[in-house]
Amino acid sequence: MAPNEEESGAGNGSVEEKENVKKMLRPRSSVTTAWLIFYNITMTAGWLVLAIAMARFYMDKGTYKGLYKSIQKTLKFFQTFALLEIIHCAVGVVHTSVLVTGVQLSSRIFMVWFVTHSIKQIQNEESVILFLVVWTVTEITRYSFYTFNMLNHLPYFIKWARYNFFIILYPVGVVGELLTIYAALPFVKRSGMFSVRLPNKYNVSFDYYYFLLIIMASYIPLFPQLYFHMLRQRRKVLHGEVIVEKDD
Ligand SMILES: CCCCCCCCCCCCC[C@@H](O)CC(=O)SCCNC(=O)CCNC(=O)[C@H](O)C(C)(C)COP(=O)(O)OP(=O)(O)OC[C@H]1O[C@@H](n2cnc3c(N)ncnc32)[C@H](O)[C@@H]1OP(=O)(O)O
Repeated sequence: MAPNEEESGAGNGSVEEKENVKKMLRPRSSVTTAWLIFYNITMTAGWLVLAIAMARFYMDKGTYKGLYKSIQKTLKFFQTFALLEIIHCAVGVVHTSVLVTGVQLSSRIFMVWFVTHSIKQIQNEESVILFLVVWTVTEITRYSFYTFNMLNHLPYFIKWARYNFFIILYPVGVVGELLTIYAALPFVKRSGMFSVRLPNKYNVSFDYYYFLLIIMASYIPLFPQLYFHMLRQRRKVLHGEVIVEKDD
């Protein structure tokens, strides 16, 4: 999928553009390719298992109450396993932004472990189901895209879905996450969880309630960076534009 030097027009470009083209042209070793194919198939299967488990729960029970509890182990395993993607970027196994991937993964890990796992009172909120469904559709699409792309048999629908679904699903997922954090605020304020009060021997205080408010506010500058990154990737993949990304 990556353009070659002629297609990219970077042959006579700046040193940075040539570096980017070299990065794109650098072939992966067979071991790396095998690992990525295994990783992407595993992640596709894991999120498919999650999707089937959620659908079966709802069809059996007729409600989403208790759904999160029934799938939380699978969700925690596969969302935490995705942390490997920061290593993939950092060591150059995949050519994408470490920063963008890191921000994306930190929001998912934070939501899974420091909100829905830690504050059980909000696990049946509609907003949890909203972001769970959105994450699941997105990740099945994303990992199957990577898998088929690496096998050089990429159905156009998968490519189209990979670079169009996010246009709606990204903001919807953000709304689900923000509503979930907002629903957790009263429980955090009442319990004082994860907080450190003064006086103490370290003379340091930390209030998880205000930390959650800061996290919610951080979506304002950070989410657009991710969204514009995906729009740039979309232009590159669907419209053949050559995007020279700053090395993050
Ligand atoms: C301490 C508390 C911290 C709290 C932080 C708070 C932050 C708040 C702001 C963040 C908000 C995020 C909210 C978010 O969680 C909501 C949702 O996710 S809702 C669901 C919708 N979401 C999406 O659609 C985004 C899904 N995520 C992604 O797409 C990726 O994670 C992302 C990093 C965002 C983009 O991926 P990438 O940069 O990799 O783009 P591409 O897929 O186009 O890939 C680029 C090239 O790399 C190759 N690649 C990447 N990974 C692989 C792989 N596993 N196997 C093979 N190849 C891979 C890909 O093929 C591309 O190659 P090429 O350029 O040659 O085509």
